[in-house]
Amino acid sequence: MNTAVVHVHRGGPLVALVGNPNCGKTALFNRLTGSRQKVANYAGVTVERKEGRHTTAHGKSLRVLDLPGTYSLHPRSPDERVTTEVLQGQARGEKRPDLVVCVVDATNLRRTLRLVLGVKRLGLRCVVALNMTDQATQRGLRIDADALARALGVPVVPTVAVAPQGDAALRELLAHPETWTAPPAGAPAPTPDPAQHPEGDHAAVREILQQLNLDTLLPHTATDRIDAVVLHPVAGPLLLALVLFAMFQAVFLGSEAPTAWIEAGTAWVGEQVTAWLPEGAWRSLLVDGVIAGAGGVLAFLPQILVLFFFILSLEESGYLPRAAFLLDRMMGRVGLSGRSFIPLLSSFACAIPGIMATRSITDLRDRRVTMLLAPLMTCSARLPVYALLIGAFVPERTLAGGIGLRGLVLFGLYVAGIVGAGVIAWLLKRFTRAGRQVRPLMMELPTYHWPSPRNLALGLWQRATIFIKRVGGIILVLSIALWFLASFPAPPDGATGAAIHHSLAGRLGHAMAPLFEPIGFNWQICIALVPGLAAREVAVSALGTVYALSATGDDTAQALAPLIASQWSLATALSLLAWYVFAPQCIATLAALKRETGGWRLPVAATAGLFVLAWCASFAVYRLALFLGWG
Ligand SMILES: Nc1nc2c(ncn2[C@@H]2O[C@H](COP(=O)(O)OP(=O)(O)OP(=O)(O)O)[C@@H](O)[C@H]2O)c(=O)[nH]1
Ligand SMILES: [Mg+2]
Repeated sequence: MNTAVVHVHRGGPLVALVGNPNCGKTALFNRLTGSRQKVANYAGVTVERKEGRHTTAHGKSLRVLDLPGTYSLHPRSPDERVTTEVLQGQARGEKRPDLVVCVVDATNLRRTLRLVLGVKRLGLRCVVALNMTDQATQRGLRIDADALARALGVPVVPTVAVAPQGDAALRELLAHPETWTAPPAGAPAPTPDPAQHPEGDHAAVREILQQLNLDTLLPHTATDRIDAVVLHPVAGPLLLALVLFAMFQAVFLGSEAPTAWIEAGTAWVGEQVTAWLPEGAWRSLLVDGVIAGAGGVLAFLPQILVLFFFILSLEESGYLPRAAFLLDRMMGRVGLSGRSFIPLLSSFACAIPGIMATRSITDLRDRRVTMLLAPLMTCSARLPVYALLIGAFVPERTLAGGIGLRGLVLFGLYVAGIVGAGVIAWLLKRFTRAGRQVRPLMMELPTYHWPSPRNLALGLWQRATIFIKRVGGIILVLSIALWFLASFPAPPDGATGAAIHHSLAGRLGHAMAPLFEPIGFNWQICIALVPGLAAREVAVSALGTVYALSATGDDTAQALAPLIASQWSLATALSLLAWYVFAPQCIATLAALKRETGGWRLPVAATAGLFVLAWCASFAVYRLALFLGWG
């Protein structure tokens, strides 16, 4: 039978949002299409093409594309390439846009108008959304949109992408039939001829700004005053250390009460189920598999939310690129540039968006090294593992100056990951030729603004849903699968001790034990390591299930933390923490590495290297702890 592939472009005219990084394209896209794509106050947030639908006031349905920001039509990094390909009609499975909405930052016309001239020259029909007009007005800039429209030869509408109704003028324009029927302004040309135009564009922009009386530099703003402190060579780094330190203190202090409520809630549900159901496989599955497993992970939701509250606030305020600037010198010493900072910081949420964010890195070597290091940043899925072990082994004590010991240990674990990444980066710099080049950091410092409470709340809500979906999805499935593996086959008649020893999982744990015995792991930990590769948090739920099933008849059920505190030595706990600082990333991260590098070399090398590193780190920590008498 013959088969044929037919490419069909989904219906409706195609509108593409194009502009410099951080000018508000995604915020505008969300408003037009009702989407919830990530918006943050730094360049390079959007790194791939996103699609949504907008219905005009006249009921016409439009396809809208949000694109990565770009400074010019000559792509220098993979994310910029996405945008140019779409504009030139070279993107796979996508037609050329019927209309380009050039989003320009009204507070920075000098730079952004050049891109408009470039897009016009491509022969695409285009309109300009003069965004951030609220900030321009606040800073005393008066921009005459009509005069700008005449000078550019395209319609110009003011927008405020972050205000309700802030996109009204653009909606109106999109609903107007003339927008679609008017011939594209400027002479059509299939491809831009970059070499001939930059100088000309520069002069044209200067002339337009002169015409509009906008060619004077803006006076000092609040941003400059804040930067005097934030970028100060001494105060700056101190402030950065303080911010990060406060973040980890807050993870424990700010989440105590809600964590206790969730724990009490899951314990109560467990008791009810135990009381209702007769003893048997069903009760064990629900109590030992689902409630002790997946339910145990749920208790870490408050800590994850506190962490994200900090991350989201930092992202929205505009502080992140400053932190990158402060760390550029330090990162330079290990062969990285400040460019890698934001991808690495994103990896604290999850390594996958971190790896994606490297698309904004121009240099291929820098990009590869950053991808390799991203999994060493402690992702939020590791937080439950850390929090469980810290909760079980580190006493709740306040040190001098009101510093909580648990928060301090957590901070130390994050730092250990960062230091490990630094050492690896340094080794790569030392032993690869490309690593010795010096690359200057070119990065835009956006205007500061207060994170909007609504956006923060939305961001936290999204995070909570992602986490709860994970608990109800992959974590639940793996918990149930582990319960089966740890319950069957049943022990032979007359066997003594817990049934789990005879099960498949039990046998696997015992088989793995010799490899991990030198680093202090018992067979129960060995079992938990395996599903922990699929999703980190599962290590916690797996320990919950394994220990619940390890209990023999007369043991009473116990919460996991006090249980492991009584059964493991401090040396074992520290060794397991060291393991999780370095152990290979979850399978989804490996898949992302493969996708982004287009091959298996990097993911396989990373996995093997990290396994060896994790084992050695755990060995060193375990032996040191035994030496100190913590065995
Ligand atoms: N005051 C004000 N802030 C805005 C406006 N539009 C966007 N912002 C803020 O500007 C920042 C950047 O917005 P994004 O929508 O992420 O910008 P983007 O153009 O998609 O950026 P990239 O994806 O990095 O290219 C965010 O902090 C927004 O909240 C506006 O009209 N007024
Ligand atoms: Mg964006």
